[in-house]
Amino acid sequence: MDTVRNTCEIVESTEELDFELKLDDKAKKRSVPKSGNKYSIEDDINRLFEAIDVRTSARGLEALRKSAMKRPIRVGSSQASGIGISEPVSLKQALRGLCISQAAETAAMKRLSKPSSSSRSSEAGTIKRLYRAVVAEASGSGLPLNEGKENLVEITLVPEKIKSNSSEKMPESLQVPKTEFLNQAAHHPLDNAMTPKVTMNKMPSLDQVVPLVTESEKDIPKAELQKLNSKDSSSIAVTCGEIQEVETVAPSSFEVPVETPVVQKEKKDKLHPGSSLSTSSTGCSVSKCGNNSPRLIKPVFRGKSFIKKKVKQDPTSASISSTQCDRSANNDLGPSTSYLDSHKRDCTVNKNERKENLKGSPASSSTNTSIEVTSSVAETTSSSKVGFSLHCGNRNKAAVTKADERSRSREKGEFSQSSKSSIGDYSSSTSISEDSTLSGSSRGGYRPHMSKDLRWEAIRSVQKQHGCVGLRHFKLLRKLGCGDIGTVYLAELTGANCLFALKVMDNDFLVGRKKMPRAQTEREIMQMLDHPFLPTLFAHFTTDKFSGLVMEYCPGGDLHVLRQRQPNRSFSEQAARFYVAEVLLALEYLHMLGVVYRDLKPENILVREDGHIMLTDFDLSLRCAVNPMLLKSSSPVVEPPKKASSPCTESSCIEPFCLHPSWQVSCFTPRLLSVAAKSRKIKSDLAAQISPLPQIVVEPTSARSNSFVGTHEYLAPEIVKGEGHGSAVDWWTFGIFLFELLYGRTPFKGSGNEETLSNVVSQSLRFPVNPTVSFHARDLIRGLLVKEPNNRLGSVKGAAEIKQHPFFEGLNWALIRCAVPPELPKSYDAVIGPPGMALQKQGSIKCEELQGTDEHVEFEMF
Ligand SMILES: Nc1ncnc2c1ncn2[C@@H]1O[C@H](COP(=O)(O)OP(=O)(O)OP(=O)(O)O)[C@@H](O)[C@H]1O
Repeated sequence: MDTVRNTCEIVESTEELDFELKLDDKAKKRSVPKSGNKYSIEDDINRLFEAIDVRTSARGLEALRKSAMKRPIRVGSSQASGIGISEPVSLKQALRGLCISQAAETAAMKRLSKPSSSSRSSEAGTIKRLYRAVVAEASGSGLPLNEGKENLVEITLVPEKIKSNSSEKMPESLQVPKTEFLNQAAHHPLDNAMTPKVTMNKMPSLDQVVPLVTESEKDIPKAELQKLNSKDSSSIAVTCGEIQEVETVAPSSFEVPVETPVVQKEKKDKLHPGSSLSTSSTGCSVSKCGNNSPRLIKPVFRGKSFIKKKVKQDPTSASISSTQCDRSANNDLGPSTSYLDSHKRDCTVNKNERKENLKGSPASSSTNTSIEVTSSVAETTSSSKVGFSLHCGNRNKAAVTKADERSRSREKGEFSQSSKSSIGDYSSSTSISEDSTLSGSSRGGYRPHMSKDLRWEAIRSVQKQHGCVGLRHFKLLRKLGCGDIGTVYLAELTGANCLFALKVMDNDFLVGRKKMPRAQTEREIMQMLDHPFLPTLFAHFTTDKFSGLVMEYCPGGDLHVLRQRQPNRSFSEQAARFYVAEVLLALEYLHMLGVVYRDLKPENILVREDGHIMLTDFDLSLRCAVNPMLLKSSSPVVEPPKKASSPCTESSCIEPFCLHPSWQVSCFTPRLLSVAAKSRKIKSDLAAQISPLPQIVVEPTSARSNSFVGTHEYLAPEIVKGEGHGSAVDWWTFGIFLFELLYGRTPFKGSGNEETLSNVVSQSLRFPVNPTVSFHARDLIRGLLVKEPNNRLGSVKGAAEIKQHPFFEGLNWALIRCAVPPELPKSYDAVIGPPGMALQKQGSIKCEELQGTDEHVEFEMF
């Protein structure tokens, strides 16, 4: 998504790793010994308090416990007219209001139920049991469910059982009339998804953890493996997400690594197939360097590398890759490196072309460009000798100087000052164990929200037919774009009439540039994802020469381009609210998975065919441990009953468009209530306000990294200062993002990167006079762009805090995917077609040169 990429190399700190280890220890200490399979509710609750951080006194705990056991569930936020429930409602409705989604729980589970971490499993189980207990109590109590924002049990994510993936639900048009949605809503799969029974049944229980690939491999006879190998020797290791659904997939359809030294090594290391290439480099660079500060190594001008015939591999870090590459003479499906190199130059030109195309618009200069920062112990020494200076002129000078060292080095040879640049590192691979990688892989195919998608069927059928999915199964239609680590093509699965975005990466290039860990991070994260606003990874493969990610294709371009097509090059407040809300849900989900995104910018947000968004690009993300925390509201606020300014403000919005029976009940039924019912309701309302239910936060608030990662105009001050950062950086970037959508520019942009960084650290936030933006929007931005991360909105409770800001008042978070997205401008020439299906107008795309066959595949790289 970036037009110009820039690279420089710094050493990744091991702080993240240390943190991970500490957390593991902590988690172990907190782990609850198993005492049998049956638990009473009280036991569960007790175990919960033993197992989870509870920020409350012992007395408070008791109150909480009682509250959880006896109190009716209070639902919704009083701020959000669409969510609160003030009248007796069904349990189903209550759960809707609670916004406890399967996806949220699954996200937590995914992080918590690693086979290697019994303590985490124990925590997750305890939370689940608590949830069940609370639900059971609530449903059994017969008490009305009340509203009040202080008594949420809040894991706010989108239910994963939703079948109404945007691409499935709204293929026809972006502008389906409301009434149609209302009709749909009546039978919306969400209805089922949100019923407690289904929700819990669909939760992958901890003892039903899907077998790991390595496990399943054990069950496959060696002869079968060899047979599969001989079927397609070009595909060394291909893994489709569904493979891990071992029970349901016939052995012949398994994507299994062939018995090469590479794979053996992978198995030994319990790495997922496909990760082999990165194992070596990760293995070296991820080793504990004992260096906790980011240091500039040396700037690398990518252009230089383009003229190299072949990238020399690092002998210390690429032994595995070397093994694979040796085999490439026989198995090479792709063009020679020199061929690719020439195309890499082409692509660089293309990137610049794109930038040129955008010139002439004020926003054009803000095209964001990623900077890569890789880590290497060997290079640290030389780089640390480089001296820099920066004119900051304040107490932050030193910090900014540090950052600007990197900036300047990048500016020298890597990118123009006007570009917004991302800075990458190896951090992701430092903070997660191989075991957890396997855990993520093992669940790669469990994607309920996409499970009925035709593309899965198509991929599965190729698998069945050929034993694996590889490059040769795709017809490359056109290039969608070049990134720092690979080139993305629009590709059609041969004979399937299904479109995918196929990211192809040159292994030699990745190894030579020490970008393999980034590629690995991206793949590992994508394997975990199952969310409507995040891309689905259908398959990935690794040949001797190339690695590939078979992703969901997103035809609508990115938000950066879309913004420039808007009048005044900025979005209306309503449109901005929609986009940032969807991004917020995606970030929330990522955080629950223990992923700090770190590279939020409009360029990384693609627009789907139905107008909803897809957040992409995870190679700069940080993976870390995340511990669910049970928070007790420190000071229960007893709010006077709100006066409804309109009938809707106190309603429980459990349907997409608010106009539903419960709204009417909410507004008019009280008159019909009996005196007893009224007094019962008042009592329960009051009690709920006095001793609110706990709030569960699954936010990696303790994650730390010292890496210099991000995009200049989006960098958080703590990153610029090199003080170490955590998940709060995503909330900073979220603020910049909202600012840019509304004002058409970022708030701290200077004439160059140095000035930008200096502004980020020291300049106070100022809002342009034009366009006019509401107080709430500005207030939210102000809360997010707090320089001190600990005081930043979202730093404590993550997305849950942000969602409650008045800017989002009235927004139905649970059903935003069913809302009508902002209208795309008429001139917006995104290629729209039915979800995942080949385009009708394909004939007009001149991509003959990209076609691949078994014998020869030609395509452009970088
Ligand atoms: N799933 C997708 N559907 C449609 N287009 C995509 C998809 N993924 C990527 N693209 C396009 O391909 C381009 C390159 O994407 P890619 O992720 O490789 O690079 P990037 O976003 O620039 O980030 P990085 O350099 O950090 O990898 C993007 O700019 C985007 O326009």
